[in-house]
Amino acid sequence: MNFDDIVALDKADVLASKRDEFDLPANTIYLDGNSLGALPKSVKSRVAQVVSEQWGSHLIRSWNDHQWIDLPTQVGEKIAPIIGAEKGQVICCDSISINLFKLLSSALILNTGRSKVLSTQDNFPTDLYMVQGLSDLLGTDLCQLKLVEEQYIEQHLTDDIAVLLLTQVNFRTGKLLNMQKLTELAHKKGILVIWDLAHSAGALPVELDKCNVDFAVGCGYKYLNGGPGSPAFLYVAKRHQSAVKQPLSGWMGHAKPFAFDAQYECAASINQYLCGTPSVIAMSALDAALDVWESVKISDVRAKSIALADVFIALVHSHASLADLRLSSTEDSIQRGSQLAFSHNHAFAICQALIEKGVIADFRAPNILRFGFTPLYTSFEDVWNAVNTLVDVVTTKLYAEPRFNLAGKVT
Ligand SMILES: Cc1ncc(COP(=O)(O)O)c(C=O)c1O
Ligand SMILES: Nc1c(O)cccc1C(=O)C[C@H](N)C(=O)O
Repeated sequence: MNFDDIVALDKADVLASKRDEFDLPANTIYLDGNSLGALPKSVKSRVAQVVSEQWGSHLIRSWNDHQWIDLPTQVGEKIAPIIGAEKGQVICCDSISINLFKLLSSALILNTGRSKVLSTQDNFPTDLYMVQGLSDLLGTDLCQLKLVEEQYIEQHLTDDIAVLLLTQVNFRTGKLLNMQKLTELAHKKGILVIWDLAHSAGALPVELDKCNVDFAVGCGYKYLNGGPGSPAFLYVAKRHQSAVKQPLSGWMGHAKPFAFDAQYECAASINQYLCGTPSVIAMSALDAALDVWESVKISDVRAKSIALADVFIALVHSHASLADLRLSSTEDSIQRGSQLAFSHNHAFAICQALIEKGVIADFRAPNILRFGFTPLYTSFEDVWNAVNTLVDVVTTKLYAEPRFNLAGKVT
């Protein structure tokens, strides 16, 4: 592969024009949108308007006049088509961690008589911590965490499990789990399934309705580009909505919040998963960020994501100097999300050296160098330049300079 091939790939890219909708810093190649998405230009103007006009001038009247009160629903409905959900099942609120608490509780209440929550050893820690917290609160008779290695999930789907809690794309390796198959197998054993879409919403086609998923959560700050601390979302399948309950019974989840009744009565819709006042500025930012998706086909996003990662792998393999970088993600693009993980003894220091040279990737303990591909704004030329910088860092042993020491300290 040579530079002409890269130019041809960028020329043929149907998403190429989307890059202009983002405010990307000069002299930077951003390969960390899988952790924090880049800034859409539409967000800058929307946030400025919300702050100065809606809040500054219009003050409290904006709850109605600028529909602040409808933001959780409005943003949820914008996310719904990206994750394969029909209307009335997705709402934007809180963080993944808090939403997991609500959904885990709902699922355990629905599946009374069973207490085990099955998850994977290498799931993102907050998912496991939330089960542990709930278990401490309820006692192990009602909630008990059981962990297995990713490759053994199927054989642990037994009829004493209440809930299967999985992250669709592993945050470290990028391994993509088969949502359709695992959901179906779990249901055969009477297990309810919660999917964490943190690394899949906006990265690849997700079909929650088609896969008959029960519950899901995801965040706004990665591939949806809502900004740091952007609110999360949750999904509850329509078929469960009349039966479910959740314990964070704040007033925004009340059937009539502005009746100010002393007695809680939950909303008869997905709105019952709201708790307190929505963070209007942050949610407005996410709302504006989602407009970028209007004309985008998620199948184009997936095709480009796979192509970017495959080109990255091919270029790494073509440089003998990068032989010590071991691909920890699978080579099989169908089983990967939109990121690649490479292990290297000096992964931390290499990552720091790359960042110094304007290539932003990230490091995950103990020895993983992660590169995320965000097809809306990553070009093939970015990939070419990033690998060349990597070659430069490794061949000049820039990473071995004392300021990048292995204890993780910049000296
Ligand atoms: C799979 C997964 N779940 C959850 C989170 C974080 O959740 P929260 O929104 O509560 O910070 C992350 C990353 O931050 C993640 O990668
Ligand atoms: N959510 C994050 C945050 O609030 C601060 C710093 C990093 C993050 C992350 O997104 C971590 C991320 N889930 C990961 O996969 O590494």
